[in-house]
Amino acid sequence: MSAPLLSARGLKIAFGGVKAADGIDLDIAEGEIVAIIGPNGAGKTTFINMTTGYLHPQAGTITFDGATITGLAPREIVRRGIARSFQIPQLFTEHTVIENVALKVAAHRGFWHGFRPLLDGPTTAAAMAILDRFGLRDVATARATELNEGARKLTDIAMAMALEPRVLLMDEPTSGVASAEKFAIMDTLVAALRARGVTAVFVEHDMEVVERYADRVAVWSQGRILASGPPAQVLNDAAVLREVIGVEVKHATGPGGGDARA
Ligand SMILES: Nc1ncnc2c1ncn2[C@@H]1O[C@H](COP(=O)(O)OP(=O)(O)OP(=O)(O)O)[C@@H](O)[C@H]1O
Repeated sequence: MSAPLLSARGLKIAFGGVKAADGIDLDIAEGEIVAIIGPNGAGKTTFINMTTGYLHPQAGTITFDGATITGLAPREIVRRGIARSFQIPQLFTEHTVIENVALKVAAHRGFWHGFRPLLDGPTTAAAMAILDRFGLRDVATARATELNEGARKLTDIAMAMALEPRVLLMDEPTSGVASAEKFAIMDTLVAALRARGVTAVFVEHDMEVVERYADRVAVWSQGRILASGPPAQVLNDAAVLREVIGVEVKHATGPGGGDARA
């Protein structure tokens, strides 16, 4: 691979006796879409938290575009071009969808001076263009509390995209979303990422989603990366199946084969 855009080397962090990262090495190329899979508690969210400055690793380095970002504050990491979305969407619930996105547009462009001038012409136009890309125009004036989970997730991701990142990290973009809606959400999301050449990393528990949308999958297990490669290869690896899919099937599928998490 040419020089990676994002690179982690020897990342370690422990909480008490729990090694949530125990020597994470990962290189991500510009434009790649990488899925992170692994059992509950493997350290997937911890990796996102360390990369976005919410947690500081106890050892190791993270490099973005050739510069070390380890230990920087979340705000500075966003400024440099890395944004994130959350497992539980972080929306301003009393505000509308367009206001939520406009707030990020304004903050990113330095337009924001309190909430009043938020919906000025240029900010509204920029926010609406983002809503269009995410298929959210129809709910632009809905309050965040009125949205279904799929629209809530997309709004959270649209807010992160308003920061015009080069890298977007997403924690379970389809969790809590009805099975039938997952692919539609991922189609919209991946099209928006590809259109801008945004590099993406997403934590995912649904193997169909991983197979369909990830260029590469990295498998987390007890704070380490067990395997990394194309989904077709990794998802057929016996050690991966035992460690991840076995756990996932037990965890995610009820006796009738339905998706208990949806
Ligand atoms: N801030 C924290 N303080 C204490 N323990 C933490 C903290 N963050 C993570 N942990 C612990 O580190 C381990 C890894 O957590 P993490 O959330 O990264 O796992 P995960 O792979 O994302 O799991 P899941 O799939 O359930 O979201 C867990 O045992 C968790 O309880």
